[in-house]
Amino acid sequence: MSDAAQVPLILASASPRRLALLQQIGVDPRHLIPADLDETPLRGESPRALATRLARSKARAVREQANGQPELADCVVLAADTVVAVGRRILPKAETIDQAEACLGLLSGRGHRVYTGLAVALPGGSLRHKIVETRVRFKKLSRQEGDDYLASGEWRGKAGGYAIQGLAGAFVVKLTGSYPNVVGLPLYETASLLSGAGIDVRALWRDPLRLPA
Ligand SMILES: Cc1cn([C@H]2C[C@H](O)[C@@H](COP(=O)(O)OP(=O)(O)OP(=O)(O)O)O2)c(=O)[nH]c1=O
Repeated sequence: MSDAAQVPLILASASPRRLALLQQIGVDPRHLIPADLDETPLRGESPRALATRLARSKARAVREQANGQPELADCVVLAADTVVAVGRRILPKAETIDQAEACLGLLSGRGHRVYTGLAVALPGGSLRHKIVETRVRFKKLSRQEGDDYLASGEWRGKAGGYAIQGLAGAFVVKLTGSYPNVVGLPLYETASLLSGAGIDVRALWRDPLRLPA
């Protein structure tokens, strides 16, 4: 949405999907500053704990960067991290076809969980977070379906080696919870976290700039 009202918000993300989801609810962040972190899970870390820790670390890293720059210091920082898990097993963000193939093998015909950690860092330094869980079940994939999906390349850079917003949508038998949470940003929970940080999302909808002439 190109006419979303710009708000004093930094989206700490390089993900075009997160930006599009935020804009979908009428929020256009003033700045995009990705946080580049090591996303390796700690030994024994649960998927929920990992998504929470990484979202908080991304928000904190960008907050520290913003504090040193007068034009950014007043902005709220929003960060997110999405993790896909089969039980306690954390699936990688697939970067190679072998990783993607292994992910598809684990997901085929089974249920899995997608966790997105959200974190907001306020100009004063306080940090708040939420963790959102969605349950997804894939159909049992034939070898041909798996090969065709791998050939599409859509798995690259995606947690769990798939993108529900693309071809893999055809694999989803059941989804319980938030769909945008799987894509990378749960919208209801983002709006409520932002509202707690003083950014009233629905008030942005009433911005006169958005009314038809
Ligand atoms: C499961 C799933 C994940 N994904 C994406 C969302 C995230 O971009 C990515 C998980 O990696 P993340 O580390 O959460 O995000 P990112 O590195 O892409 O972006 P940034 O840290 O800068 O915000 O997987 C989809 O797009 N669709 C899906 O169905």
